[in-house]
Amino acid sequence: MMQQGAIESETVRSEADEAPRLEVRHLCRRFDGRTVVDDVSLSVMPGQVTCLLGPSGCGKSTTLRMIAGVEQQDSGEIWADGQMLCDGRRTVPPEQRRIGLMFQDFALFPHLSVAENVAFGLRGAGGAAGGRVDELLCKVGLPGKRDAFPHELSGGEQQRVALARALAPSPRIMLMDEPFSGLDNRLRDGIRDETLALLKAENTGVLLVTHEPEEAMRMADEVALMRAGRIVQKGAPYNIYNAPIDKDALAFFSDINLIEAKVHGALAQTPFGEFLCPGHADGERVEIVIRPQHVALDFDRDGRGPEPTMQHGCAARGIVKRARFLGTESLVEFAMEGFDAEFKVLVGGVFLPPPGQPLWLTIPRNRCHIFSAAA
Ligand SMILES: Nc1ncnc2c1ncn2[C@@H]1O[C@H](COP(=O)(O)OP(=O)(O)OP(=O)(O)O)[C@@H](O)[C@H]1O
Repeated sequence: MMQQGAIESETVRSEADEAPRLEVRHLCRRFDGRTVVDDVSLSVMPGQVTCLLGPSGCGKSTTLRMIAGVEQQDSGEIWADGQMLCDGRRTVPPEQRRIGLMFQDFALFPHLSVAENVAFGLRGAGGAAGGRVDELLCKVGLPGKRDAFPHELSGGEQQRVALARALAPSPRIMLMDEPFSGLDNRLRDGIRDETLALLKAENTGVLLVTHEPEEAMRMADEVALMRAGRIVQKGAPYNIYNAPIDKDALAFFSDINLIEAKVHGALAQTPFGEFLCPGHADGERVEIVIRPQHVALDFDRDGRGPEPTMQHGCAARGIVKRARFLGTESLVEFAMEGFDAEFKVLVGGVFLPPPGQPLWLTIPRNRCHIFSAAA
């Protein structure tokens, strides 16, 4: 059983100024003998956004709940600004953690006005509350709505009130669990960017949970990719996207095309020519993976395709199965000739070849990823 109470002085680190806003070390949680959060470590610096990204059920919300203090870990430590919040024996109660929460279901109090909703987090602040409420309503762009009630506001406006309410007590850390998924697409981008700008201006450390790669790429300074309770890769969005740790990490961000091959003398022979496979042993099976937007297309010239090149290898012929316009690009699906594979190719703009048309596909070598095939 953990002891609730004040943090003892020896748990306050002297180098607090340089400390991350939030630091989680080796956090674990089991339910009914099943580990759902498995040795999770991450940190969030002041004014930075870390995104916990992963599929449904991988343990993101449980991690957030432990940091908020509403769920207790089985082991591991949680620190904020160099102060121990919980180490499995001692724990700071949720209301003393100075952690703000924003969830998809942001539930404003329907019987309270906008100003009263925002002031809710400031109870006990006395006369200072009024000034802070007005300041926050200005910051979120709703100065004229202080006396309105939630049902008189649009979804986007309600979201801004929820943000003002969460910011009211000046949390050092903001935990956000899919906070924008209830908003329609057009509203969402604007509100996301405004929210981030505000949180950064307040130097708040943000831990955002999402299962949407686009949201993580758009918002995060750092992405922590989570799978089955574990963080499998951490890094800047650009690095996570371009240097995925394995095929599943790559596939989490986009559709993929896959070629299986065996390595001989550091080379894998495929219908697209040879691929150099440095670091893979002789006889090892590999998976060569390429995203649909990186496959190059060329026209059929009486049964012939483009000449092989060093950068693109050989072309392989595919027969169009289906082509769809997606808005800014077109998705063309192929059945490959001569080997059992289907390929997807994304082409910018409108490109809608009819089913049955042959086209030649090539794979730029600098765009593909080579992984050991799963055993
Ligand atoms: N109180 C609980 N008792 C038992 N199992 C739980 C409890 N809370 C969560 N779980 C299980 O732990 C796993 C992780 O759940 P969690 O809500 O953390 O996942 P998530 O990644 O946030 O998913 P989602 O994106 O769908 O919200 C799930 O299998 C869930 O069923």
